[in-house]
Amino acid sequence: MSFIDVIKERAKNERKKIVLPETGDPRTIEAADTVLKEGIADVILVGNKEDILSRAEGFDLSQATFVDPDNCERLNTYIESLCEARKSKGLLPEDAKEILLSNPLFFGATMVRSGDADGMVAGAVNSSANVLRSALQVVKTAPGTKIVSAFFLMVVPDCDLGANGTFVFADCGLNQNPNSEQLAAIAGSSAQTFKQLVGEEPRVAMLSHSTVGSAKHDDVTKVVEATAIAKKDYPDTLICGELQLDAAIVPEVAASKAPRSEVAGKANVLVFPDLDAGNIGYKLVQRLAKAEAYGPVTQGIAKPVNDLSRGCKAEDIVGVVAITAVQAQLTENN
Ligand SMILES: CC(C)(COP(=O)(O)OP(=O)(O)OC[C@H]1O[C@@H](n2cnc3c(N)ncnc32)[C@H](O)[C@@H]1OP(=O)(O)O)[C@@H](O)C(=O)NCCC(=O)NCCS
Ligand SMILES: CC(=O)OP(=O)(O)O
Repeated sequence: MSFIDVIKERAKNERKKIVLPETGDPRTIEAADTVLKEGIADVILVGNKEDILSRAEGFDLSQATFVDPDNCERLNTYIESLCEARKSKGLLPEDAKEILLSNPLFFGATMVRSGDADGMVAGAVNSSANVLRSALQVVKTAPGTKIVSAFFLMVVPDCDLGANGTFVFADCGLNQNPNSEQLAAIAGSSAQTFKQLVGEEPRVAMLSHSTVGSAKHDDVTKVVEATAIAKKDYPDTLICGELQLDAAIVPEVAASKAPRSEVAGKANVLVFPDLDAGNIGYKLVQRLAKAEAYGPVTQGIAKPVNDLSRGCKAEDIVGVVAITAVQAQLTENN
């Protein structure tokens, strides 16, 4: 069974309610139809039911729940919940109402915060910054989280590297220029994510343009320091750095560049030094190696709110919904 089929089966075991706020987008409507048909999750669609159904010809949304912000009996509860989330910013109820009625991302995120939905998926239309802002401002970080970050689950076809072609890549979506402490925390979260979603032992490579001292630069020093912090903070996790990408995943290259490393040549979690590298790197693998790319999935939010690339297909949305549902199960059972 493929990685995503396993995730879908896990999602089906304990159905979660996932809110999709971008109901003007045809890919979202197609994905909702598939999620319901396959029984992956219950779906909440934000918007006017008649409007949505008028754009859903050929799809079966009879099992979806429709929630129209303009006609919502829970609006006062959501206003209270949003004011509570933004109380340090002094958000007033009339401003909260205006946000909820005009911004479906904040409406959906507030449903998650209030417990009326178990998770949210958006980003087929909205920019990542806007989706992530709704998650960070409304749902907020999970207790004990040092930094929220965003990973991709990459499934590379015909590939025996990583976990038979499956990798976690991070951070590909959120932190633009993490410092060494933040990079170490991203490594720790990504290792935990890999274990929870892929079910195998994570082997984390801290990526760089240098392998164990082959180049000198402040950018290399950042990764060296991050590796030292990560090893100290996560002593039970296999972490190695700094490594170039080939030394991280190709055994023959690892044998010459980093022969003493337990991770080199076998890495399945790739931590990129900054968002330029991470975002460009995942898109290269997705577009040139034709890999499935699910994400950006957040790690460290109190309840799952996940992003998409605006270039996504309906099947990518289905995959991220399934991952979100599994994250919701894990959050509830923790
Ligand atoms: C996500 C992003 C919008 C957050 O920016 P920001 O300016 O910090 O946003 P906000 O000020 O609204 O932050 C919201 C809250 O989250 C907190 N926060 C921001 N980043 C955080 C992180 N990585 N971890 C935990 N908390 C974070 C902020 O401190 C703030 O807290 P507060 O509301 O209690 O004050 C910004 O990091 C970004 O644009 N990232 C790149 C997104 C992108 O374009 N990706 C490429 C395509 S995928
Ligand atoms: C993840 C990502 O790069 O998102 P977008 O393509 O929407 O900017």
